[in-house]
Amino acid sequence: ARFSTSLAHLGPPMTRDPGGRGVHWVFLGCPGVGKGTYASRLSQLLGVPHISTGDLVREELASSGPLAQQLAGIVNHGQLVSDEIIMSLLIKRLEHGATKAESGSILDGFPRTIRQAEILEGVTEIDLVINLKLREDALLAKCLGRRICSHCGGNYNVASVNIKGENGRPDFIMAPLLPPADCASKLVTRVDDTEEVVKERLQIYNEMSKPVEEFYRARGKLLEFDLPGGIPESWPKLLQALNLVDHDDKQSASA
Ligand SMILES: Nc1ncnc2c1ncn2[C@@H]1O[C@H](COP(=O)(O)OP(=O)(O)O)[C@@H](O)[C@H]1O
Repeated sequence: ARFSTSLAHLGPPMTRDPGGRGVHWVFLGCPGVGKGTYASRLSQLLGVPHISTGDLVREELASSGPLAQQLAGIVNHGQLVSDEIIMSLLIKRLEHGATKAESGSILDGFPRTIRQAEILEGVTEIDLVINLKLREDALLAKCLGRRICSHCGGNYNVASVNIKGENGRPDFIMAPLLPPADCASKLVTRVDDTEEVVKERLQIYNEMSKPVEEFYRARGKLLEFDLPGGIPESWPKLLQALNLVDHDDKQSASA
């Protein structure tokens, strides 16, 4: 109830979004599945903000504000930040968006607990929840291969996944997403992308966030999407599954 009150001044979804065009979507999925990549592409395509609570947490960490030290100990060990802190970061971000008359949103990394899902349900009508899925052996490789350009913030992945098919399963291939030459010498790895911490994050996902899938399944809002491979294979199929016309030309789909 406390959170509903703090969001009340933003108005109900219809008044924030008079044209009714902005989607209210959520991306769920394990660490390393590519939520950020697909949420960011869709937000550009649909003209709605991509709001990643992981990014909000990392910005807070980098700002060395009052929360930074407390957050570092939690995030660097792969634990979840408290619902209270996440809600305060999210509310701050939504208030900032309201001043710019943003409409709709694609949430990435939120909600991650049933309690967060309940709070969200109290303040916004979510239209659709996309549950991205990838086999576990590929998830670990993708997390370990993740790199960020320390200069421009671009996200890349140096992992080349090539898993031999077994028992009639086809080979599973995901090409790396390599940085342009300018970024190549400036790549950094997130401190929570070590093997030990990624395994911990996967376990916490299964324990705390998997139930959120069921929460939305029960409400008829969950779209399951099995990633068939890397971006060139997956992006056009995701657009199809979402009934979105492929506005992007082939070149940008495989970029
Ligand atoms: N909704 C949330 N609730 C609690 N903690 C969160 C939430 N979103 C992000 N975090 C914190 O930020 C970290 C990084 O989040 P994110 O970038 O979404 O990671 P991932 O790549 O594992 O999906 C998480 O491990 C967690 O500590």
